[in-house]
Parts: sequence; structure tokens; C-alpha cells
Amino acid sequence: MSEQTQESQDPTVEQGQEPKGSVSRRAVIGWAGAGVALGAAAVGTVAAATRSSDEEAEAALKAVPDIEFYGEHQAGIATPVQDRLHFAAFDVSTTSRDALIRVLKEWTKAAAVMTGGREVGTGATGLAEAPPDDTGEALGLPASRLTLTIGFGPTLFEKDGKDRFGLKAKRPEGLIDLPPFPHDNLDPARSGGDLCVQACADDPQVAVHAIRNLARIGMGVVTVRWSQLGFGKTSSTTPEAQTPRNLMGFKDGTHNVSGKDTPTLDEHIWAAPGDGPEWMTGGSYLVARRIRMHIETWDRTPLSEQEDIFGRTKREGAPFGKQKEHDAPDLAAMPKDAHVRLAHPDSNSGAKLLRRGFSFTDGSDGLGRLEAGLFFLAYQRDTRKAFVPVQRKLAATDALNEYIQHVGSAHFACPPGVRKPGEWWGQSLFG
Ligand SMILES: C=CC1=C(C)c2cc3[nH]c(cc4nc(cc5[nH]c(cc1n2)c(C)c5CCC(=O)O)C(CCC(=O)O)=C4C)c(C)c3C=C
Ligand SMILES: [Fe+2]
Repeated sequence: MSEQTQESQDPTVEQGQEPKGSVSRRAVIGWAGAGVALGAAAVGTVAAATRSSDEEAEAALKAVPDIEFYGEHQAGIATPVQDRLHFAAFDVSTTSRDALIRVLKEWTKAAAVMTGGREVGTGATGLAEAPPDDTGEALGLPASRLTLTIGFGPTLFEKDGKDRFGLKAKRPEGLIDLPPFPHDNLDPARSGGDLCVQACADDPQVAVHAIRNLARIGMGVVTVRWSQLGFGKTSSTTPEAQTPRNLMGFKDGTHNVSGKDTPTLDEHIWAAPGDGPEWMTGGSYLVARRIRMHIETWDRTPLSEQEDIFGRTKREGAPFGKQKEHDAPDLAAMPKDAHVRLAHPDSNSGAKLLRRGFSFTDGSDGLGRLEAGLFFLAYQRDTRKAFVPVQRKLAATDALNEYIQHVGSAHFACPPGVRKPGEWWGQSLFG
């Protein structure tokens, strides 16, 4: 399933109705909208005009279909890339396998609800004496194409030689500890993790709300190890749409794997039967790298040098020697150390990655420089045959290395999708 954009398939939901015990956040907009309407009638035409533009904006938001949570593959991999990211890596703080399974079940229920634009549990209201089930900051907001994608890190299976949850024998061989690469400057506090959740949405508040509620549900069992906010997707899975630009000002994602290209997804992105343990069939391996950009140095670099570094033109994104962005590249026309020449499948025995990264700026670094870069996310069928050889090549000779540094790293096995209500994240692994 490459396009997962149907309406919710939760069987407790009649088409167009809300499931029992879960409140639509849009219903809240409805009431708020009614309040605005009454107020507007009282105060005249300016307010009435505001109301009508609010209603238009609300109608436009409602017209965007949710991305389906249930399916053969997890949403958030081949589905269209949203504008915002909140990525969180968690450590498991309990030794109890049962407690971990309980959280994974709770998380799955909450994920299905939130990706449908509904409130968690009994919502943001309830007993005055208890904290509400839902933290509430997404009340009134639509689902905003929220997707939540879970992954399991190497340390969930084995840490310091210990088989923590009886999973050691189920660790995929492909879920390697990533090797060190030249120029890496990895911060352990921004690397690794027993679990990860990638939350993508068109509204940052919706993505942040989702991670916050999962962290709340997991309290006492998991803790957030590190997290990363991202904006301005730097790669898309929809090549027919305009290609986004990264913080270096270049179109990024031109030659990415399309979410509609089923043969390529099957060959390069989804784990297939026989690849490793059966529980990963239909899943994918995720590499996350926090890559800092030396923006100020880049901004002093001449245009021709910037273009030489990528092997593509800045404005059009055309490969060297060609006119248009999507013209087939002639790798020999690019400098030998050009990023695109080195990363292209023809230079890497055909290896392909599905890139899904986001830009980040986390303020400045205290030395007057922007703390900014690319939060690189890439999915693949086998990291040993895709990210590792490509990154080895890039780390060795990429001209871009003068302007970037890898400062965080993590690797996760993302299981196949939850096919129907009642199933849960990790069921194939723990079952
Ligand atoms: C190990 C994999 C890769 C890392 C790490 C990486 C970092 C990185 N990339 C850019 C900007 C661009 N990358 C582009 C293409 C591209 N990059 C990779 C892999 C990694 N990039 C691949 C496989 C490709 C596609 C090559 C091809 O098949 O042509 C481009 C060109 C446009 C495009 O096709 O996307 C840009 C621009 C930055 C800034 C960066 C680290 C900060
Ligand atoms: Fe790249």
C-alpha cells in the first residue's frame, strides 16, 4: 500500500461518525465556530468577514484527507511527506516485559486516535481530581495529516550483553550498530535509543502534541532520551510536486524514491520474506543522522563552488550539462567529489534510500553561529547495503564535508503496519 490517504477504517466508526468514547477535535472547532458566529452577529460586518474567512480556512483544513493509520506498511514512510516533524527516541526504564507491552498497546490505541484527529482516551476533560487523558493543546485542530511511525533500536534487543526483554534471538542481523565514519562527531546524548517515534504533520502543534501524549502514557516505563523538531521537509516522496529546498538553498529530494513506485519500494525499501526475522517483513530500517551545517561558511562560498559541490545548479536543480531538474544526470559531467555523483545509485552498486529528512534550527550556538542543519532520515530494506556503503563513500571524499558535520546518529527497525484495530505496535515482535 503506497498511498494511505483513505478516511479512518476504525470499525467502531460509521462513515462520518465518531468512535465511541473518543471525541473529535473538529467537533470542538464546530462549537468554537458557533461561538464566533454568535459574537460576529452582535458586533457587525468586520467580525462577520473574519468569521467567513475563518470558516473558509476551516473548510480548507477539513478537505485535506487524513493519512490512514492501519495498513500493510506503517504510514510515515512511503506516504506523502508533511511539513513538520517531531522525532523522539525513548529509552525503556523498566525491566518488565509486560509493562513494556502494556505501553505499546496503549500507544497504538492513542496513535490510531490522534492520527484520526481525535482526543486521547476520555479527552481533555474528565474527573476534576485527575489529570485529563489528553494534554489538550491540539483541541480544535484537525489531524493535519499526522503520521506516527515506530521503530525499535538495537539496545531494545540487547544492552551490555543482557537480553533485556527476551528479544535477543529476534534481533535482525540487519539492525547493526552503525560503524563509525570519518569526520563523525557524535553526541551520545543525541544518539541511539531503545525505541523511536517519528511524528510528522502539517501543523507543528499536532506533531508535538502527539509525542507529548505518548511520553505521558509511557511515564514510568519509557523516558525521552532525545528529540528533534524539524521543518521544511528536505525530501519528498511525491516527485510530481515541487521539490523542497534545504537550508543551503538547493532543491533536495529530486532523485528520491517515489511513494508510488511500488516495484522500487519492494526492491529497496520494504523488508521481504527471507530477509531476516519474519516479524520485520513489510517493515523498513531507519537511519537518523543529525547533520549540522556550517551555514555562515556556506553563505560566503561563491555560487559556482556551491554548484560544484552538489553537481547540480542552484536555481533549477538541473544536473551538470543538462537544462531541467528532472533531466537524467550525466555523472561524468560533475566534479569527481560532487555529492550527487558520489551518492547516485550508479556509484553504489544500485543502492537506493528513501530520504525523508527535515531542516532544523535550534537557535544559535553561543558563538554567534546558527545551530542549524539537516535532520537526515532514510528508510531502506537493508542498511548494510544502502546507508552504510553510501555514507562510507560520502564521508571519504564528498566536497560537502567541508560544510557539514554528523553530530547525532541512530538506527531503528520499523516493523510492518498495524493492519486493524486490536493489533498493536510490536505485536509481531513480542507475539
Ligand atoms: C548517506 C546518505 C546521504 C547523506 C548523509 C546525505 C546528506 C546530505 N545531502 C544533502 C543535499 C542533497 N543531497 C542530494 C542527493 C542525494 N543525497 C543522497 C544521500 C545522502 N545525502 C542521495 C542518495 C542522493 C540522490 C543522488 C541521486 O540519485 O542523484 C541532493 C540533490 C537533489 C536530490 O536528488 O535530492 C542534494 C541537494 C545535504 C545538504 C546533506 C547533508 C547535510
Ligand atoms: Fe544528499
